[in-house]
Amino acid sequence: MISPQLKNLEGLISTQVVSDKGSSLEAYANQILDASLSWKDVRWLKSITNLPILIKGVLTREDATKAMEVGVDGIIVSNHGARQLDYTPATISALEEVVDAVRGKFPVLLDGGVRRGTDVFKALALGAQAVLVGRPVIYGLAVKGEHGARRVIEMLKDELELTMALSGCPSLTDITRTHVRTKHDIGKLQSML
Ligand SMILES: Cc1cc2nc3c(=O)[nH]c(=O)nc-3n(C[C@H](O)[C@H](O)[C@H](O)COP(=O)(O)O)c2cc1C
Repeated sequence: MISPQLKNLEGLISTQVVSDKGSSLEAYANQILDASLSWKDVRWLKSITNLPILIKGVLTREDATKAMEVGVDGIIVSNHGARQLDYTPATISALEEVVDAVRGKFPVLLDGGVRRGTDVFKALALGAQAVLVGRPVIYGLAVKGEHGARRVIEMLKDELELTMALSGCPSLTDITRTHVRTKHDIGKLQSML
């Protein structure tokens, strides 16, 4: 039986699984994920807090519609860093479908694969209100502590500003859907993502 041994989590969580049902990895996943969670839990969550509730991990029109129905305050288009499932869609490719479904009812944010200012620009052009960054900040932190983490954000900001200048956008509100081409523009031009 193979147990995933996560060195960085040693002493924090147990990854030792003994199971006679399926693989050890499956048993581990079942142990850390609650499969009973469903959309109705969002309603319960809303009943116990006045804080805004954003649903993370939405990649399709169907889930965006469900999120609207249960009354969330926003959506984060995310594939959780593509660390769970091979061939999960790139979030930048899923963004437009979700933005179209939401029709401006609440903010749509995006994370996953944001590495350059141009990535931020593309997401904003396709209708994201903002992007979130995971690993790049952690890499900066690992290399140079707080300064490294700050530097990564500065680099993204500088690159975004340069992209805006080169695209004729003096402000964020000048970044529009016309600045990128996607498969939705087939017939006009090839995708440029
Ligand atoms: C080490 C690691 C652990 C993560 N754990 C979780 C998690 O428990 N739940 C979750 O929703 N996302 C998790 N994520 C995904 C991040 O929250 C975020 O969606 C992702 O890192 C964004 O993509 P990026 O790293 O390409 O910027 C994790 C990411 C990393 C790198």
